[in-house]
Amino acid sequence: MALRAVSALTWGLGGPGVGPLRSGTFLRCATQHRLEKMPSSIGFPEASRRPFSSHRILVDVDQSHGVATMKLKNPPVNSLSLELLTEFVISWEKLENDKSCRGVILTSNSPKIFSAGLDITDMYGKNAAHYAEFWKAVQEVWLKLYTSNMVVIAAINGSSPAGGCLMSLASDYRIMADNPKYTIGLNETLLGIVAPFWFKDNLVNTIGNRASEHALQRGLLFPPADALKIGLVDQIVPEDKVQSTALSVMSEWLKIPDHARQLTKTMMRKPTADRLLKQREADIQNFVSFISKDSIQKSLHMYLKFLKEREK
Ligand SMILES: CCCCCCCCCCC/C=C/C(=O)SCCNC(=O)CCNC(=O)[C@H](O)C(C)(C)COP(=O)(O)OP(=O)(O)OC[C@H]1O[C@@H](n2cnc3c(N)ncnc32)[C@H](O)[C@@H]1OP(=O)(O)O
Repeated sequence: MALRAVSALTWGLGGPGVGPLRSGTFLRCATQHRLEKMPSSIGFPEASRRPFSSHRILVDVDQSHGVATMKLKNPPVNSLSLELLTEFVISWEKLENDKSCRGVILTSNSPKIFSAGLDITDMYGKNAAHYAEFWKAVQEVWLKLYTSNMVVIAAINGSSPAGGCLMSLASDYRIMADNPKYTIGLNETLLGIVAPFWFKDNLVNTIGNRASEHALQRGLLFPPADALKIGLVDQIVPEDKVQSTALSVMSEWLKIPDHARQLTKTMMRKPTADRLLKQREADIQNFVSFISKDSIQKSLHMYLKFLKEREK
């Protein structure tokens, strides 16, 4: 198996914004329309579309089908900066509160990069208060995605290292562009940092313990075909079919009655989400003290330098 690495080195029912069952779920489900036919592109008729956007997040809601497409837009590499994460949470809450929205396709506005992961500049050379705020936002985005009532499909249209991979892992289904130049994986160890327990839990739940041990320790980044083999993604398709495949997979998922699917998702994911929720503050303090260490700051500095100087 060809492995590539960049070398160089709420649940709690009622909890704000992360509860798995929004009030009225059962009532709404009983009257919900089934999705019989989905358009093959995002060219929805104007009347049924409701786009909204912020600086770094573009959202297009197809109200007649109940599906939103959310695009990350943070050039040049869609890094998950504090600003992007904050805007993500605001947009996500808007979708969660939109009764017509049952599913979200998460993708990137950039053609080659789904997301370069957490913005390293938010973890380097800042003060403890900044690190704490940043990490809280990372936790919040993961909790929102992982515990969402909506069907979440990641349309991975480019490379997806570290935090980008985490966002995909938190989705219900992953479709990746079949281009061997793209990679996906939790490569934290290559930066001299450590994926926290909840990144690890999400990976183990997806690809199993042994494959996770191997992938995490070596910081492996998998090309699409290998990611498919180990179950890190569910499907690989030609680059120009990622969005249309996501729409047709979504239509299949939305045939399942919402209440049954949501309760099943809760049953599967609640223990993992609860583990973070129970020690959220301690996890923030762990992050702050880990990332503030001189040795870790030095590793991040070296990695940023490597990224800037490497041959393209
Ligand atoms: C005991 C346990 C305690 C645990 C406590 C917690 C510990 C901390 C846990 C932290 C978890 C971290 C998760 C992460 O997500 S870290 C980020 C990891 N990401 C990467 O390694 C990806 C790096 N980037 C790339 O590989 C490439 O950029 C990419 C393939 C995405 C695109 O390549 P391309 O050639 O198109 O673009 P460039 O490399 O030229 O990049 C353009 C500019 O963007 C800058 N860049 C890239 N990635 C990042 C990033 N993640 N953050 C910030 N900036 C980034 C890059 O430097 C270039 O900048 P310049 O234009 O200035 O040169």
